[in-house]
Amino acid sequence: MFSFLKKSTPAKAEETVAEKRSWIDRLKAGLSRTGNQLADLFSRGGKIDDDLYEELETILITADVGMDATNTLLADLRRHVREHKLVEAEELKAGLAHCLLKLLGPLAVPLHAETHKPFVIMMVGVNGAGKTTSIGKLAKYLQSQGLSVMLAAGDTFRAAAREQLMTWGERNNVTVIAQQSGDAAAVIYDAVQAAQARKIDVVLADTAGRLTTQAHLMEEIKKVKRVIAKVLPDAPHEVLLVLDANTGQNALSQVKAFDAALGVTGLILTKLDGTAKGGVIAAIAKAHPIPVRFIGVGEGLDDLRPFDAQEFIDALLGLSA
Ligand SMILES: Nc1nc2c(ncn2[C@@H]2O[C@H](COP(=O)(O)OP(=O)(O)OP(=O)(O)O)[C@@H](O)[C@H]2O)c(=O)[nH]1
Repeated sequence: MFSFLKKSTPAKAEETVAEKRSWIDRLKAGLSRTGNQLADLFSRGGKIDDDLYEELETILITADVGMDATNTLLADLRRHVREHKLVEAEELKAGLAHCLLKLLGPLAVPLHAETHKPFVIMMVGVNGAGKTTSIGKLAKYLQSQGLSVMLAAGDTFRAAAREQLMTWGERNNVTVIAQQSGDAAAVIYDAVQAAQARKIDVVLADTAGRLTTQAHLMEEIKKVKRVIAKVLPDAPHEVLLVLDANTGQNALSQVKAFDAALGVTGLILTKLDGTAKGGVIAAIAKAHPIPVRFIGVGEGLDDLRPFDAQEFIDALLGLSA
């Protein structure tokens, strides 16, 4: 085993107005594909009628919201329109924001990593979803909350993954526990023990990407989870599934399969800065709700934040200032 780098230096960070602005702008830009379609629809003028609902239905479905959540949203919206006696197409925007908040609001449950020490977070997901990158960003975020962090290089399949994690460790000035060879369970086991000994607050454990159809790899990750519990009985305290927002409806199958195998406690939705349509979050809220702990809008250290449903909806609908 070798560990890398020094102690983390916790410090509460204050966010500047400019940082907040830049985050919202990136989120808005990422969601602009869907946002522009909705803006066109609502600003066209005219009355609320069946044609308008039909066009809205098409936009929601093409935005990865899926049939089920689209039906729920539209039924709720129709009820809202009746109750509030809305007439003009432009009034529908605030109505949709209201219904989206009802659907997405319950997903916005923040992660509380201070409830155990060390608090062990196991990152899982398909290949390339953004696990390792999210660990880097999460390390920075947790440090900004005053918590000390240690990383475990549990992705022992991909040769470059360990080096990638080392680089993130270096950037964040945190220790990375890794092994030249060996299995993920052993690396993470060592990391949890080291964190206990060094009184570290949070262990972020990387794991190799895998498809949910690869039965032997799904068995392997279940074993990793069991082994973690051997060193610390109630660990891992959080199983975070990382989802690439661009995978659309397929993200929902990933949620179901990883949850069945591991008991997923939280989600990270990455790459919302790309061509993501954003609607999959509504599909998850309807079909298989699990808290969305964080969303990612880029590859930089500051590009990950706790999920805020209101902020997300405002960015999507162009309601933010
Ligand atoms: N644009 C953008 N790119 C991202 C984001 N998060 C991750 N990426 C990029 O996605 C690619 C894959 O990220 P990794 O962190 O290596 O993914 P992984 O899940 O660890 O991959 P495996 O180890 O192969 O399973 C990298 O090029 C990242 O820079 C994001 O929020 N936005």
